[in-house]
Amino acid sequence: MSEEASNGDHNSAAKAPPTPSPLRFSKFFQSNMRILVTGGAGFIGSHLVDRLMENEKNEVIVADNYFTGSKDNLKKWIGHPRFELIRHDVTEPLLVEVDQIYHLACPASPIFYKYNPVKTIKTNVIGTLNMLGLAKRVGARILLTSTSEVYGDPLIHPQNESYWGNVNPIGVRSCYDEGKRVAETLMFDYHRQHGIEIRIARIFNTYGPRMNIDDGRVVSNFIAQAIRNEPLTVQAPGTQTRSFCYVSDMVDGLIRLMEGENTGPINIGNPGEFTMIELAETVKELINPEVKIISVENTPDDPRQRKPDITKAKEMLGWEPKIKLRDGLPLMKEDFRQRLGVPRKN
Ligand SMILES: O=C(O)[C@H]1O[C@H](OP(=O)(O)OP(=O)(O)OC[C@H]2O[C@@H](n3ccc(=O)[nH]c3=O)[C@H](O)[C@@H]2O)[C@H](O)[C@@H](O)[C@@H]1O
Repeated sequence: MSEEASNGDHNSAAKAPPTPSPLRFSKFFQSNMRILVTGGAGFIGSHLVDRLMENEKNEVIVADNYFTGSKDNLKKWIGHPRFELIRHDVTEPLLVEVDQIYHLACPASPIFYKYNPVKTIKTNVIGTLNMLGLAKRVGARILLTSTSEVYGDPLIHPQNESYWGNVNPIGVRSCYDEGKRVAETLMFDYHRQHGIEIRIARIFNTYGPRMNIDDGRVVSNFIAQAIRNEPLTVQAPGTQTRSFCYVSDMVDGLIRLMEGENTGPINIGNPGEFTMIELAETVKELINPEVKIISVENTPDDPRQRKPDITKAKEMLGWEPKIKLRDGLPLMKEDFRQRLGVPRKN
């Protein structure tokens, strides 16, 4: 049905030209909520953008420098009237009129964040300062994606939000984990000093389609290795544990946190805990039973165990993950197979 017909104004051509009603145009040109997503071209960011764009009331602006993100992750939105993509590095100030800021920008894979550690800490510290400055200026609510890495190599298990962590301040991972700790401090200082509305999510290991194939993280490594029929590289000792959250659950948690009343920090992760040997065996079973599993050298300061206590997320956000590891891993197979250019076997 056309716009005119839906207005029921069939005789309008004979009268004075109708003044466009703001209501009619609002459907196309105005949104109820303008949202900035920094790092929106990345793995979690692009899934978040997909979910935000599903709501017709949202207009989404992505700022990304494409260091680890890719336009490919957003290709279905490019050209959409409610979507805008800006090449921007958050270490430089940004001025846009927005109501909410999801601040995700920062390389999250150890290989990438250790590649240029000075840049990583600048991204966390100066980048977060810039986004807080923007939030202050335009009165936006801001959500920081912090990390389970703020707990370091944890001395309590599972980790709840009141644990202050066990982080090496001068280690090779410090650019990331200390960077995120300072980012959290900045968030609370702006909140206390300037009344900024803040939300802090502590994200635990997340997996799903669109992870960078060669970013070195364990799930993407194992899936890519299984599809290429290369040995799965378990870093010694292999008894270290992680808890893996499927990306759709993660995005759901982030949106609930942003829309809720609690500042956080709140752990968002899946409490199912696996050793890296168990993960390798599960990938072998589900993706390629022919593949070998080998032990390789580890990197310094690798946390020995990690598992979120999600009591707070359950109580404050009514959130808990729905997708089990065994159900989530096969959902990555097709995406990785296509990007690796490996033909289907059957
Ligand atoms: O994936 C994530 O969400 C997290 O990834 C990293 O944290 P990390 O837990 O060290 O992630 P991985 O690099 O995936 O390593 C997980 C475990 O797998 C092991 N690993 C990694 C790669 C590999 O090929 N084989 C392997 O056994 C590592 O030794 C480590 O014990 C980042 O530091 C976090 O900020 C980020 O949230």
